[in-house]
Amino acid sequence: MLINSITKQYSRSVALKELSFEFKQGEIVGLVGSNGAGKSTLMKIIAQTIQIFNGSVEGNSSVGYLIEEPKLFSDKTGLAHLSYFSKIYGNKFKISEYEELLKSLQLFDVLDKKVKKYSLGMKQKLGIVISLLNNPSYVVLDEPTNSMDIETSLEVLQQLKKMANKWNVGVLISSHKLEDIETICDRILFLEKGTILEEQQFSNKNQYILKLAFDNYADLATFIDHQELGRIIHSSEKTNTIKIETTAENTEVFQFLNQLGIKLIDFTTEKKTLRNIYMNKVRGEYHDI
Ligand SMILES: Nc1ncnc2c1ncn2[C@@H]1O[C@H](COP(=O)(O)OP(=O)(O)OP(=O)(O)O)[C@@H](O)[C@H]1O
Repeated sequence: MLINSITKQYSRSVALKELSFEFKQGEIVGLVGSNGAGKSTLMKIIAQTIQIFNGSVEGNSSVGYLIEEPKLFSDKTGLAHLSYFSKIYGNKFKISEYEELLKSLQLFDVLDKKVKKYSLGMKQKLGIVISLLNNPSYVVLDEPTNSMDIETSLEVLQQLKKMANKWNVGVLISSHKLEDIETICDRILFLEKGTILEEQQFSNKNQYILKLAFDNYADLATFIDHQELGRIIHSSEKTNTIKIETTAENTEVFQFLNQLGIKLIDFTTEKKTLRNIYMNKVRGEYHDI
């Protein structure tokens, strides 16, 4: 799917500004950003529930979605919902196709219960299954786990990832729970004020953010000239410090410093997590050294 220079203006505010990106079937893309960053607006445009905007979206003819609260009928059972929404899509609901998913989400045994007896988390899970009913090529899920406890949301997301791989569905998912997003996403987009501020890819290898403090500027300069440990995020000639993003383990870093004959006066390392990248990017804390 190609999202091509989208701008969305509401009467009082610009929600999206010339935003572009591409995502593929089978890929899981996370969307994070503060309140009002434009996440829901972007998802509604992809799901075609907002149709007036500038720019274009290509390849979004088959999109399932769960945006805001799932629209459910309290007096109908879970199964009645699945049949009803399948019918809307022109299909007959075949429970055998969804049995594995429903069981893994712990919904299978409560399908004959009325939805008013469901917890909020169960309603969200049912909403996720409904979004997948039409065999879509893509689904967009706006905070699908916000009513779930930590354990449930991790379980649900793992199942979603499994289904996305099995059915080759592209998933765009937003959440304020950064740990959730980090667990399942191949790629994460940071949205702020209607534009993509940063894109992060999470590899299977551990990544670290190193902060090194040198005794003098000459040592810092030598290090910068020779280092191939990773990407320099920030360096300061005032404090003789540097921040680097790397996959190198500490022992490797120390070996390298030994080879250069440089001694540090301070060294800290933290694992690169979505939370610290988000804090760094959105709050500008990369520049706190
Ligand atoms: N129907 C609307 N009418 C007018 N302005 C709107 C409307 N929907 C959203 N906005 C504005 O557009 C901007 C983006 O809102 P949006 O809901 O897309 O952000 P969001 O990232 O999903 O936020 P949240 O995390 O709070 O759900 C905000 O400034 C919001 O006030």
